[in-house]
Amino acid sequence: MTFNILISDPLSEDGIYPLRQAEGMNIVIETGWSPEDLANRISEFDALLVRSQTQVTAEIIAKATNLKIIGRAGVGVDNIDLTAATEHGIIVVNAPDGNTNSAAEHTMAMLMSLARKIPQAFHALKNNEWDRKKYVGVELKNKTLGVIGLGRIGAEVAARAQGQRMNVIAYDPFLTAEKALKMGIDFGSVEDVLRKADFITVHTPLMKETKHLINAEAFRLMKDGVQIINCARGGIIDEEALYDAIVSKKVDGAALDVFEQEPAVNHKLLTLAEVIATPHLGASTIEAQESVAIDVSQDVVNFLNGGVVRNPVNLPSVSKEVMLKIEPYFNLSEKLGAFLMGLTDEVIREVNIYYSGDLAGFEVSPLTRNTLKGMLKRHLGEHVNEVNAKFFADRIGIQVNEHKSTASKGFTNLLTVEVTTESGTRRVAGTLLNGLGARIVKVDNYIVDVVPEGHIVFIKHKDQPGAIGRVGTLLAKENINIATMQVGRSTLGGDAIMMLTIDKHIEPNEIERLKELEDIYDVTAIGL
Ligand SMILES: NC(=O)c1ccc[n+]([C@@H]2O[C@H](COP(=O)([O-])OP(=O)(O)OC[C@H]3O[C@@H](n4cnc5c(N)ncnc54)[C@H](O)[C@@H]3O)[C@@H](O)[C@H]2O)c1
Ligand SMILES: O=C(O)CC[C@@H](O)C(=O)O
Repeated sequence: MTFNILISDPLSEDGIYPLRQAEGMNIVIETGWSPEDLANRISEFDALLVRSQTQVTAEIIAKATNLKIIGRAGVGVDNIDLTAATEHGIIVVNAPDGNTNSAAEHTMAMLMSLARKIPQAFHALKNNEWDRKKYVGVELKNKTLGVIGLGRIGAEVAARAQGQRMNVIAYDPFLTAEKALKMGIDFGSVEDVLRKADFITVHTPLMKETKHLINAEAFRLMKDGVQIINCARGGIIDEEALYDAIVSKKVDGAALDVFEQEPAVNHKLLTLAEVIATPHLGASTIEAQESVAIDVSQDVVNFLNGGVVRNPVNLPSVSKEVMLKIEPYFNLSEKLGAFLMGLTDEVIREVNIYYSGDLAGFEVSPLTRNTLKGMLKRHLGEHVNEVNAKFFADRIGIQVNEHKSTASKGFTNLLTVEVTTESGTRRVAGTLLNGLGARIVKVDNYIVDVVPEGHIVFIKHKDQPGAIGRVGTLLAKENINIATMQVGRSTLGGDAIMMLTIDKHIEPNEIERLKELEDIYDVTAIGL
C-alpha cells in the first residue's frame, strides 16, 4: 500500500528520516501553497505535515477526502481547525517537547536584548552611529519576571530567569502552591502578576480564552515602565493596546517573536524604537527542527501503519503500556457496538459501557470510542472512526457514560454495552477468551457463546418444541447453512432466543419468512 504524504512547510530533512525509511511513503515536499491551490490538491494526500505557516482551515479539511492525519511539527496547533479535523475523522498530532528548549532560550535572548537595547544599539552602530547614552539599559538582577502560562516553555523560562537572579511570579491555572514552592517562585492571579512584574512574558497557547489576554485593561494594571515579551503566539497580546501603551510611555519596551498576522511586514509596532522583534524564530534551531520533524514523522508512519501515536491532539493521549493492555479489546468493543446497534431500531438516547475486571484499572476511553464507532458506523457509514465517533455521538445528543468495576463477574475482563431507547434498554456483553479470541457472552439476559463475526441471525421466540426445527428447515430450504447455533430461555415455555451464525448474507424476504413461522416473535440479521 502506498500513502501520499504532503510536507507543505519547511521541515528538517534529517528529521523526516522516519518517513523516508518507512515503506510505501510517497513524499511530496512543496511549500508556499496558496489556500486555493492547497484546497484543490489536498484530496490527493493521506497525510499532511506542517509547521506554523500552512493554515489548515475548515475549507481545506472539507476537501481532504483521503486525509487521515495532520502532523504539526511544533507545539501550537492554532493554524489547524481542530473541530473540522475531528469531525472529518482526521487525527492531528504535534511535537510538544521538541522545541521547548529552543523557545525558552529564544525568550531569554529576547529578554536580555530588550533589557540592554542590543538590537537598537547594533542597528545604530551599523549606521555608523556611536551613541552610548541613548542605549542605557536595566539589569535583570532583582527584577521580577511575570510568567503567564507556566507549562513546558514557561517553566524553562522561569528557571533560566532565576539563573539571572530574577524573582519570578507566575500564573497558570494548573499551578499549585506546592509546585510554586518547589520551583522557588511566587504565584498569584493574572492580576497579581500584572501588578508586580517588571518584565512580563506570556507562554500560553492561543485559544479563545487567551485571545487578547493582555489588553488595554491589563496594561493599565501594570507597573509604569514595564517591558513585555511575547514568544508564544500573536493574538495573546492585543497589538493595538500594546502600541498605545508604548506610545503613552506606560510600557518601556516590547520583544515580539510572534504577531497576529504573519508574516508581519510593514507592521505598525515595528515603527516604534521600543519594539524589538524576530520573525517567529522561537523554534528555529537545528536541534529543535530535527527533533519536532522526527516526532511527527514517527507518529505519521505509526498511524498510517495501523499503530499507536504518541502525541495526539484531538484524542486523549494514552501511554504505551496502557495501550498494550487495551488494544486487544479494540475489535471486540467495536463489534459489541455494531451488534447492539443492529439489535436496536429505535433512537438511542444513552449508551452505558461497563468495564469489569482488570480493564477497569486502565484508561478505557479508546475502547469507548471504538464501541461508539461500531454503533454509529451502522447508520453514518464508513467515515465514522475513533477520532470522530465521540464528536458524532455528542452532536446527535447521545449521552455516553463509562462505568468501571474491578469485580470480574466470572471473566478476567468483561465489556458490557447497554443502550437506552424510548422503550427500554438492550445490552450485550463480551470478553476475550484466552487463546480463543473474542466472544459475545450475553445478550440482554441470555447467556450465549458466539464469535462476533460474520452473519448473525438473532431470533426471539416462544420456548416451544418445534420452534428451532422450523427455523432450521426454512433456512435449509433457502440453502443457508447454519455454522453455529446458541439457544437460551428465560423460563420454561416463556421467552427464548436463538442466535445463529450462518455462512452467507440472508435476504430481507428470507427474514420476513422466518418471522412468519409459528412461535417466532422477531428476527434480526446483523452483519459484523
Ligand atoms: N515562538 C515559537 O516559535 C514557539 C515555539 C514553541 C511554542 N510556542 C508557543 O508557546 C505555547 C506554549 O508552549 P508550551 O510547550 O509551553 O505549552 P504547554 O501546553 O506546555 O504550556 C501552556 C501553559 O499555558 C497554560 N495556560 C492555558 N491557559 C492559560 C491562561 N488563560 N492563563 C495562564 N496560563 C494558561 C496551560 O495551563 C499550560 O500550562 C504554544 O502553545 C505555542 O503557541 C511558540
Ligand atoms: O514552526 C515553527 O517554526 C514555529 C513553531 C512554534 O510556533 C510552535 O508552536 O511550536
